[in-house]
Amino acid sequence: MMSTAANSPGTYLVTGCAGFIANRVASLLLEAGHRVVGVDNVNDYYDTSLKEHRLKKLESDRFSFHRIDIEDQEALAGLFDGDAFDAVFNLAARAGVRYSMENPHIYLTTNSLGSLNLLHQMRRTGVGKYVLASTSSLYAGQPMPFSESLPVNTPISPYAASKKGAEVMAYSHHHLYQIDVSICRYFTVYGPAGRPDMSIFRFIRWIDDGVPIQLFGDGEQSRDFTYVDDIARGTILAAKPVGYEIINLGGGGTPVSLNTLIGMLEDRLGKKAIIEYLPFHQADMMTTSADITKAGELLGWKPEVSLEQGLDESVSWYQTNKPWSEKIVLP
Ligand SMILES: Cc1cn([C@H]2C[C@H](O)[C@@H](COP(=O)(O)OP(=O)(O)O[C@H]3O[C@H](C)C(=O)[C@H](O)[C@H]3O)O2)c(=O)[nH]c1=O
Repeated sequence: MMSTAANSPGTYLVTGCAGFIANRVASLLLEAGHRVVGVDNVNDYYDTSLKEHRLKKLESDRFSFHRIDIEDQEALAGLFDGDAFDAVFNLAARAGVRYSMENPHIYLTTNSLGSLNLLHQMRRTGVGKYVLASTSSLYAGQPMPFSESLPVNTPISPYAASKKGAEVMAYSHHHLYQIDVSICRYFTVYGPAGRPDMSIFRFIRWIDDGVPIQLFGDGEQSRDFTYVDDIARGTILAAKPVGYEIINLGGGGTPVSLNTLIGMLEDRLGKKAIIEYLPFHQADMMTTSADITKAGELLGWKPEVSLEQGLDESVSWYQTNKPWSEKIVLP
């Protein structure tokens, strides 16, 4: 359970609450009766109408929203002075793997420096629990299934490198200031209101519109896709005191290739995909596969939503929200 006494309502800071995963985390915390202070800079990396759509779902008298950038130390100081947080869920991030080659500086400033800013405020105001969103992208070059004990010293994208920075800065704050840290390493997350820079959102749109899918490589790369509600649930479970732990949150089954995924989406949309083959991207991993033993032992967590069910939900969200979401320009 949470870092407060089980079942007693707490106050939680959730960064990136207009984003895909943080929005679900905030939503589940509110459903459980907690108070949530949400921050997001609502940047325009992708269409902000999707972020507004997600934010609307959080409306509640126990939710307050602050349009703040975690790079802004002064704004964060005001926030931490105004509330006593039971824990900080830092899910604000620049998260695109491939775009991080085009604009690496913002990855360092948001993901590494922004994370340090939060740790600094926690230390200053005595907040004891930090949950950080990290990534399976750190396991590049390691043997599968990826376990948390593997060395992750060869990140192949600035994105992964910036998350490594965030992880190790959290470690030093744990060591020096006894901040209790849970690092959640997510494996390719998908679901309703997903990110339009990611494969599943784009493939659904492209198949439905009869537009060619831009496929990097031959489609035989595979992912341990994980449904957003499972991820949000695991992230909240990770808010219990652990000392300092890195925890994989991933599907934990057999990785699914993009070719198989495309077939599953074709079945659901009743349309055939047209495919435009592009070169495999050098910042991409070929396969990801999570060892989720630790999440089971430490948190009692395992994913509950199969890829079949999760894709049903994703396609159903697409169809229901198409009247406004079809205007979202894909980044
Ligand atoms: C968007 C897109 C992707 N792809 C390929 C590239 C990859 O080989 C594969 C999956 O890409 P996607 O962007 O869906 O997910 P990952 O590259 O695994 O990265 C995601 O999962 C990790 C864990 C994070 O930490 C990232 O934040 C998150 O973006 O599809 C295409 O072929 N065409 C496309 O238009």
